[in-house]
Amino acid sequence: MSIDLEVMKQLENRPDEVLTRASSTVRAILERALAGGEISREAGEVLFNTEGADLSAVLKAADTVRRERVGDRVTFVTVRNINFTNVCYMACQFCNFGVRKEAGSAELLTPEQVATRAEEAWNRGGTEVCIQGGLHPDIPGDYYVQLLRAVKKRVPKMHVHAFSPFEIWYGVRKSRMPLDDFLAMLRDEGLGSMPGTAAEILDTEIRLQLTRNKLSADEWEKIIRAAHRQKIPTTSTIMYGHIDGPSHWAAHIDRLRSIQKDTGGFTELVPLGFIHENTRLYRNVPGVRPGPSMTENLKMHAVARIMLQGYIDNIQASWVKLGPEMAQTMLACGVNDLGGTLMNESISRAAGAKHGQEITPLEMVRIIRAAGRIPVQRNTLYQTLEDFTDHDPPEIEPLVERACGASPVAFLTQTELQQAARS
Ligand SMILES: C[S@@+](CC[C@H](N)C(=O)[O-])C[C@H]1O[C@@H](n2cnc3c(N)ncnc32)[C@H](O)[C@@H]1O
Ligand SMILES: Nc1c(NC[C@H](O)[C@H](O)[C@H](O)CO)[nH]c(=O)[nH]c1=O
Ligand SMILES: N[C@@H](Cc1ccc(O)cc1)C(=O)O
Ligand code: SF4
Repeated sequence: MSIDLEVMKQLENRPDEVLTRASSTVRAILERALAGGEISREAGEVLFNTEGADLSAVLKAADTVRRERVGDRVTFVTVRNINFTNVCYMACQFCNFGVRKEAGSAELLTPEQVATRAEEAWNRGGTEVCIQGGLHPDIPGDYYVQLLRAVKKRVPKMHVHAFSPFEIWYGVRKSRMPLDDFLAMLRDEGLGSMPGTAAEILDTEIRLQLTRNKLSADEWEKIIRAAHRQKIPTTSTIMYGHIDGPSHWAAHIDRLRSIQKDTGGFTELVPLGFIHENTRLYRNVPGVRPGPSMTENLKMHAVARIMLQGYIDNIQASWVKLGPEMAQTMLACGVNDLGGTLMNESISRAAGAKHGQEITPLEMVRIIRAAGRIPVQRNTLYQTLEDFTDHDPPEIEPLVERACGASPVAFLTQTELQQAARS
């Protein structure tokens, strides 16, 4: 692993010791954060630019803030991802998932087929389906509502977490309904919450290089605020590690925080590291980074925890982007949630990710325990379903492909983790 040896070693020390080694500027910012104070966008940018002893102090402070805000429990949720179509003409440069409708691999599931997948998920312990797809040119205006109806009819208790703000933008256009009415209709048909994807980087200049057709940053915010107004909670995301940098990250997180101050509708932040391998963005544009470095991953989760404290107190590590081991490492610098078990995964795999498609509940519990924390299964809205302090979830066979290959992975203990980081 390529992380500054000294940075990881410092994490074993007490917070106050680590803080003393930091520069006076960084120390002042972190002392403010540790006292519960709000960190400005400018100060957040300073934290994103740290290295060496300053970086160690940032990571340690994030861990302290995490413990004070949410304690030692680490949550996960049993989810099945359902991508109802891979047909998409929006051609986002970072995405390798969309194909044209004539392609041999083109797929569009009927609402009944989606309901069947949801039912299978329910029967193997799933409490949520995360439904997203491409923006298919031919889907009828009422497709999104038909899909909800079919799922809720078949599995009434399943939480439906579906449709990114971009899909809502498209549904509004197709159905010619006012935004708030469209959202209220989906809510009344059983939409429980929405993924806050399609955010990418909320900066016009960067956005235009990532995608020309996607909704603007202002439109993303407008749809998120409308969803919250209609009592539909959403997650929030940032896709980082391509042509972006500290100033964009700090501004993006600051913007999420402002929205949250007004609406309270975000459940969590999910940083999504850019998967680069098969994308046009990486292959065709000189200077694009091959996804985030390990240091950038650590900083993203840590600074997000510090900047969002008191506003968005759930910081999720996405194992499908980071891989299970790296996601486990993030638990040491601000993270309190490992997201979904997923069961199926297509979008990251299409871009080149090789982390598999499922982490079973038992594997989640082992990863969390090995990091010295308390495993808890939650529902989508962060209510506790089961605390696994003193017992295990039942062992289940993965639906298609286990994370990290064919055999069960032996996850690292806390000590092994620190040793690995140092070697
Ligand atoms: C694939 S889309 C599906 C929903 C809808 N089509 C949209 O764009 O909002 C969901 C999200 O996946 C993420 N994504 C796509 N390609 C990615 C990649 N190569 N690396 C990391 N995240 C990616 C982006 O954040 C995107 O908003
Ligand atoms: N449910 C979670 C997902 N689901 C979405 C897909 O995995 C998707 O392909 C990808 O993340 C697109 O960027 N993703 C997570 O990272 N975490 C989840 O809990
Ligand atoms: N479960 C998270 C993470 C996620 C990330 C990327 C997705 O494409 C979908 C979901 C959310 O709902 O936002
Ligand atoms: S990110 Fe979404 S909108 Fe963009 S190309 Fe991929 S599937 Fe289509």
